[in-house]
Amino acid sequence: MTQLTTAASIGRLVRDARKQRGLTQHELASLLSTSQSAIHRIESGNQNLSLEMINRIAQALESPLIVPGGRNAMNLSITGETALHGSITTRSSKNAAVALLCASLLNRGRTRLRGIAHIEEVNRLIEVLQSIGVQVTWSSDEADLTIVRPEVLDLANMDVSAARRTRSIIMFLGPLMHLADSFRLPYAGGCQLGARTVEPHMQALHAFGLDVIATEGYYNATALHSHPQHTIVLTERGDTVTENALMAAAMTPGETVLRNASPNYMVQDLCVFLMMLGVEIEGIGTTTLRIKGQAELNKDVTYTISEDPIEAMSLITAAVVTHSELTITRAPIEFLEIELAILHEMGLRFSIGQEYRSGNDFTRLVDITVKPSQLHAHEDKIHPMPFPGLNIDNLPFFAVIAATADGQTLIHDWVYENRAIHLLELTKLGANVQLLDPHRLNVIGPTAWRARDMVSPPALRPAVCILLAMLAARGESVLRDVYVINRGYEDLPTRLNNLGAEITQFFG
Ligand SMILES: CC(=O)N[C@H]1[C@@H](OP(=O)(O)OP(=O)(O)OC[C@H]2O[C@@H](n3ccc(=O)[nH]c3=O)[C@H](O)[C@@H]2O)O[C@H](CO)[C@@H](O)[C@@H]1O
Ligand SMILES: C=C(OP(=O)(O)O)C(=O)O
Repeated sequence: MTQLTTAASIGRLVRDARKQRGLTQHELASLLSTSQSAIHRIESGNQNLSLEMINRIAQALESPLIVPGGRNAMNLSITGETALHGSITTRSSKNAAVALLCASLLNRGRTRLRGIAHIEEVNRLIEVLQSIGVQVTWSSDEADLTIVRPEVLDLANMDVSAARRTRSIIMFLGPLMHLADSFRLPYAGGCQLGARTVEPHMQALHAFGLDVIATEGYYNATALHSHPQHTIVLTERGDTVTENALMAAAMTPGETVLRNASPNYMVQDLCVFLMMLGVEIEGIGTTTLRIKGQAELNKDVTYTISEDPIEAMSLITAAVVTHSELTITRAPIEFLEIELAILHEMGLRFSIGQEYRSGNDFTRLVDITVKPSQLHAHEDKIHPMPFPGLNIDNLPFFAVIAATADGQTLIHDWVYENRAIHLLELTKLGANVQLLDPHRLNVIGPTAWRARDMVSPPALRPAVCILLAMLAARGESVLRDVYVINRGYEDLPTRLNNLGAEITQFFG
């Protein structure tokens, strides 16, 4: 839940939540007994709203994101400026965890996910799984999660409000098409990053015989039991779309060839897991996957989720912005090479230790020690690309890093309609960040960071960027309502405190 500050940000939240509910401006207007032009004005940020109107809109949209100042929100108080020291271990990734939770639906045997992170995104998916009858149990040391699917799922009982809070619910489509003839799922939610495509998912799954009609906030899916296509070309090299297609292929007998597949880290984790279940997959880490599926997957398996490159990048950023010497252990190097090459060009001094393997015996890990450095702006624009490009989720960290560097850096976030705008919040902490258009930021450093009392932007990575900048700001900063951070990071404040940060949590 997010406290709202300006008409423009309220407008963006309303528009995104309306689209997520699958309503037109006309339909929302009639629910609120107002005109379409009034909704247009609200969404364009040209209308100041009373608290009462905000609450009415929240009710009509059934959106927990449009709640002014949640009363039990977790907030952080950060005393800077911080010098970090020591070593911190990279936790397992959110994005692999959610893919594997969805994939566990394919297995009739017992799935044990080792080292899964305790994060809100995982909690929401556990709530959804439990609501449909899946047994989900934490081990006594709370490190592992065991998942056992019943013979028949109780899909009518799905916890829709938990499902709506995560984008990952869309990855139920691939497994469920093998378990039910028809079913419905609420529209995928997640961060406020602007509209995100679902069409590539529909197109890919249609090739396996799943028909999906999106209406009034739900995907209504019907398995047509038609002959699946043997070669599928994805129209976007997206991560979750590749995962959906992989899960559909896993229980489709015969060989499926998936072209323009994402080779990204969470997709690799999913492939290795599916192979443990008996699915044959060639081409892991490339854009062409050959999958030999099985009509039934029934094995007791234990899979260790690999380490999160985005968390590793966040921790590298923590060291850079606070000018600290810090060792980040268990960093998945294959997914950080471009980021480190750019940082090297910007003058960052760091060393990389010997490679070793993650618990899944597949992912290559290293320890990275970052040294205090005087950075200069990157000469070219910094922009992300699907893997093996600079990771799309790592781009926001370059805004904070550019703000600590000497000179002017252009950051081009072509991927998300609404993410760059959240990074403008860095200006409240003293950074010189200009939004050139919805996708391009001009960042001029260095920054003398100053403490502020702020509300978390409703987007995970930009919110973490603000937290990291607050570590570098002298005085007491407050970051309110950090659910969005807890969605993807396990107990980040305590782990930063172990490195010398002074962060306290309070609720209200
Ligand atoms: C649960 C999970 O794993 N989430 C990740 C996944 O989301 P996910 O796979 O759901 O990402 P989306 O499909 O929403 O893609 C993100 C945006 O990139 C655009 N796009 C993507 C690929 C492409 O080849 N062309 C293109 O234009 C899409 O239109 C969309 O607007 O991938 C995103 C991009 O890496 C990450 O930010 C998310 O953290
Ligand atoms: C955008 C992200 O995640 P999601 O796909 O879960 O919204 C993210 O991890 O930065």
